[in-house]
Amino acid sequence: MHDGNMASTSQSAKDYVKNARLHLVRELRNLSVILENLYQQGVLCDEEVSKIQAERDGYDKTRKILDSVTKKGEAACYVLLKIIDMTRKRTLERPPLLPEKSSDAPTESKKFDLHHWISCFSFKDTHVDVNYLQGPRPCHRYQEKLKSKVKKISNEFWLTSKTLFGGNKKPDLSYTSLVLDTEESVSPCKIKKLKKKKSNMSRPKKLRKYIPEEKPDISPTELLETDKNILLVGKPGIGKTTLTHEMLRLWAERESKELDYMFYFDMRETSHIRNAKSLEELLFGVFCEPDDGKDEVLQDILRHSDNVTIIFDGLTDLCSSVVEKLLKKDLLPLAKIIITCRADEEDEDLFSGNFDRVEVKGFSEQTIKTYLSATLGEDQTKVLSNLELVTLCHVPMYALMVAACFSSKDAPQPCTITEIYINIVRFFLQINSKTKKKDLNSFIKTKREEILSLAEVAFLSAERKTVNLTDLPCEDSCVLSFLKPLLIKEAVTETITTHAFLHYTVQEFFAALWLLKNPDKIRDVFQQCLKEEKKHMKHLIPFMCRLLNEKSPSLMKHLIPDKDLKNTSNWFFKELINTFHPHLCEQEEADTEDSGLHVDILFLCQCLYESQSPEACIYLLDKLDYHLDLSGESLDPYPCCAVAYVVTQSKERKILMNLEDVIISEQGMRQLFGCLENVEWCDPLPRQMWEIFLVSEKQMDFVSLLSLDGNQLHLPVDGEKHLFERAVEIIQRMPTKVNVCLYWDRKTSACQSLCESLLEALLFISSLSFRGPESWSQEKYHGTLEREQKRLFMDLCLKAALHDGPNFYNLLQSGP
Ligand SMILES: Nc1ncnc2c1ncn2[C@@H]1O[C@H](COP(=O)(O)OP(=O)(O)OP(=O)(O)O)[C@@H](O)[C@H]1O
Repeated sequence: MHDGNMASTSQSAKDYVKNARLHLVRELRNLSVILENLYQQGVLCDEEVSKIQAERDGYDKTRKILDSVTKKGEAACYVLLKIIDMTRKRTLERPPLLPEKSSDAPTESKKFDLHHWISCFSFKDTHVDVNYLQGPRPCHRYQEKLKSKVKKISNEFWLTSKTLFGGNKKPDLSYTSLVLDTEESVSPCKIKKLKKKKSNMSRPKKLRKYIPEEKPDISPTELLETDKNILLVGKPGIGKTTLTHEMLRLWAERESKELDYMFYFDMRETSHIRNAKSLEELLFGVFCEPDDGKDEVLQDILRHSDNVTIIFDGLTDLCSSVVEKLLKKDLLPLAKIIITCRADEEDEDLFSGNFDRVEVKGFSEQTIKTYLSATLGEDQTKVLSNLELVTLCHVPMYALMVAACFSSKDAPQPCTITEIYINIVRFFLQINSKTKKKDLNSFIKTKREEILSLAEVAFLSAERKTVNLTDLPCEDSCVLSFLKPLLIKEAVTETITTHAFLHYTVQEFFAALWLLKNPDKIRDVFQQCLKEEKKHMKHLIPFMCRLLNEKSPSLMKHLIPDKDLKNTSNWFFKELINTFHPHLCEQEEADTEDSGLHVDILFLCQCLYESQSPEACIYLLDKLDYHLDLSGESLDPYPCCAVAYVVTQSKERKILMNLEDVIISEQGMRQLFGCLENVEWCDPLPRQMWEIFLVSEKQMDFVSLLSLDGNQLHLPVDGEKHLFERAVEIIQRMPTKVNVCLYWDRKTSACQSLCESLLEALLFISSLSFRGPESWSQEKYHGTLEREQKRLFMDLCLKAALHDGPNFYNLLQSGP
């Protein structure tokens, strides 16, 4: 190897080591790490290593290492330098934190800085592909253990949410991006302005306000990478814990050559944390214990605290002196601390200064859609058409419940809206009190007073049309988890904290709950709803309808006596229907036509759907003389579902339905198909329906049976008997005769029933054609058939049901 005059391009590693020998002997640390790396890189053999280990003390060991390596020549020295470079964090003494004042004259004692020394060596290869051991073996093993612990915690975390989804179609839940705001907290004045404006907004606009705007701001990865301490603030259920778990997962899965540590403490499990008297007890005792070399690991953590990240999730107070010391940096001064806390528990005195504040704001409009599509697939449209639910979903915890409620495929009907809210309330109470599921009902009973006082302030504020709860109902943290704080600056020196529900509809839900506790007020509220100034109270009614029902999930029966609830429901529905019956409120409607008040039949259907009460449905249908006029309505899937429910309750009489000029989505149409058996049509099928058929060829379910192609109706020959029967019913109601094409994709047992059903519809079919799989023939059988021929054709189909495909095709070739 050349050296000397080539120094600038290729320094001699050997000289470089030799020149620094004095300092290396004095300051090289973690010799075992250097030895192990030298051994791994093949510089030293077993025997040499143990000889070095046998030396008396550190100085001698270092001397021996340097001697052995330099003796081996340039290449070995180069490897040594490389090892020192890669492990310098642990093998070189830390450089002084503050640079010494330059005005001081250089003194004898001024240290030779090995960090500087090693960074001045020009290495030939800049990229690193060799894995260097960074610290003592036990530390590496501990890091591995921490990583697998963290992965386990993360899996368990998502599993808890997953168990909410029924059936075997559990979605893959994982982190969906959250809106994270790093700006300073909104000034109280701003809130005040916002609040004033709000009350004049229309309901949809008001609801939209809840959804945070997307910000290209900061990602979990960036939060993990930064050296800063972080304070994550946000409303209950907004995703703070989830964000910390995402950071943990990213850390556990990242391919990193660093030897670093990450710890997570759920501060709601305070007792263990409170009992931890030392750092060791906290990290090892409460979180995770090293399998070996405990002291070495602890030393490494203490000495290299810049490699440590600690998360305190849900911090409310300084529950232990160890935690306090960590926050104040008296312990592990260079460790990165991440704290999460709810907005109302943010303690400026505690966290100010050395924490970067990040506000977690929940899901944006786009991520709500992403989340629902991931959890619900096609069913998401049921939620997306409901603005209340969509905006509710900006709180991920609510989104979770909405998704879980809508995903229960096994249920005959989708769950009612109120059920989602009942589930939300039950789940929040359970999670926040860490109550076991089986004990939840009795837990709710013990919280009766607190829940009802929350309901009362909800009602009083709803009546005043404000989201502002001036009196805090109670101090109970469980009950408070439905609220967020609002700071209102009243004067220069006075800021008042009030509270608001996380979503307006949750306030309405609790208000409805309070009304049922005070049934003598219900009639008044019904009447108020008909008046323009109080029409917003109408939104309480569907909630009340379902809350009266004792079905599971239960809530009311834990809060008020059963018999009170019974008494109310005895008169409630009659009163409701009589108050909002279209004929009865015609007068009022005329009075308030300009104001846009429109209490309609759909509203009643929705109330009755919420109630799940067949008797109430019959009472309404009776009042309407079994005539359901929905003409001109715009029907979202959810109201369709409600209409279908009401119609289905009529077992004795068919309902005369008018769907003229309705605007209806395909999803909605599918809901309606469920009740067609009970319907008599006033008019030919509305045009709309045909359009539905047109778009839905590829969809499953009944609608897929029929699609209109030109003027041809397509029927795939696989499906269930009752579906074909409905197809026939539709064909018979067609305004003109139709051409029908049978798709024969595969042999199917349903064929026989199809043919039987179609025979009944022959009169209404003007032509029948047939299309088999490609492999049978390029051609297709097609023809306009006389009645008798059709009968023969059907016979053929019947025979084919008993034979295989190609034979059937031969039969067809010979013609009916
Ligand atoms: N980013 C996200 N992606 C997917 N699901 C999420 C997300 N954030 C939250 N969730 C869901 O919402 C639930 C509640 O969120 P999380 O526990 O993180 O709220 P939090 O802000 O910590 O609430 P609290 O203040 O009550 O502790 C989680 O269990 C998870 O199922």
